[in-house]
Amino acid sequence: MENGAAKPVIVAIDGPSGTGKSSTSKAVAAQLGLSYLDTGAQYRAITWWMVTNGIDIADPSAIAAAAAKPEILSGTDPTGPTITVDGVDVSGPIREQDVTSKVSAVSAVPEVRARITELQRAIAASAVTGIVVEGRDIGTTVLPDADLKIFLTASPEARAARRSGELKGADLHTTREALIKRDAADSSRKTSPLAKADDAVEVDTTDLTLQQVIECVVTLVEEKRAGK
Ligand SMILES: Nc1ncnc2c1ncn2[C@@H]1O[C@H](COP(=O)(O)OP(=O)(O)OP(=O)(O)O)[C@@H](O)[C@H]1O
Ligand SMILES: Nc1ccn([C@H]2C[C@H](O)[C@@H](COP(=O)(O)O)O2)c(=O)n1
Repeated sequence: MENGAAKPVIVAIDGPSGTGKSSTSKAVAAQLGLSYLDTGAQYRAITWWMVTNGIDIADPSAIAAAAAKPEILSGTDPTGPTITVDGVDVSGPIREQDVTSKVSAVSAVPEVRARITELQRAIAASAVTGIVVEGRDIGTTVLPDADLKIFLTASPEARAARRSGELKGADLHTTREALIKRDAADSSRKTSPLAKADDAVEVDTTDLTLQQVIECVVTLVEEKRAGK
C-alpha cells in the first residue's frame, strides 16, 4: 500500500460444528488486531426471524420469499461480537435449541445463502486491517481469494465432549448424534455445502488444546503476512 500500511489480511476458517472455529477465530482476530465475523450467527439470526414470524420451515419457497425481509447487522469486534435483527439483540435466542434444530433447513435455501453471502462479502471488504471469517463455505464460496484458508476438524467424540461441557453435562450420546446429523445436512445441501477448499490447511484439533490451535493459526497468518 502507498502509505506503507499493511494490506488487510483475509482469513477463512471453516469446519464442522464444535471443531473450535468460533473460539479460535475470536482469539486469533483479537491477538492480531483483526475484525471477526461469525457467519453461523447470521444464519441463526435469519432462522430466528423466520421462526418468530411464523414462516413454515418445511416450505423452502416460503423461506425464499421472506429471505430479503430481515435486516441483519453483525458487530465485528472479536472481544464483543454482536448480532441484531431489525434492531433486536438476538445473541441469546439464536443459541437456543429451537433455532439450532432448524438452522440447517433455513441455510440450505439458495435465496437465504445469496442474501447472507452478499452481507458477508460487504463486511469483509470493509475491514480495514483485515478479518477472520468463520463458517462452512467461506474458503470455497464466500471468499475464495482469502489470503489464508483453514479447515478445522476433530473427532465426533471430542466435539460432543466439548459441547456437553458447554451445555452443563448434556448427554454425550445425544449431543454426538445431533452434531453428526447437522454436519450431514450441512455437507449434503446443494448450494455451497460444508466443504474443505482445495487450498485450505487442515488442522485436526482432536488432541490439541484450544491454546495450541490458536498458536498454530496465528503462526500460519504471520507466515502468510511475511510472504513465506
Ligand atoms: N481444541 C480444543 N480443546 C478443547 N475444547 C475446545 C477446543 N476448541 C474449542 N473448544 C471448546 O469447544 C466448544 C465449541 O467450540 P466453538 O464454539 O469454538 O466451536 P465451533 O466450531 O465454532 O462450533 P459451531 O460451529 O457449532 O458454532 C467451546 O466450549 C470451546 O471452548
Ligand atoms: N458459512 C456458514 C455458516 C453456518 N452455516 C449454517 C450451518 C450451521 O449448522 C448453522 C449454524 O452454524 P454454527 O453457529 O453452528 O457455526 O449455520 C452455513 O450454512 N454456512
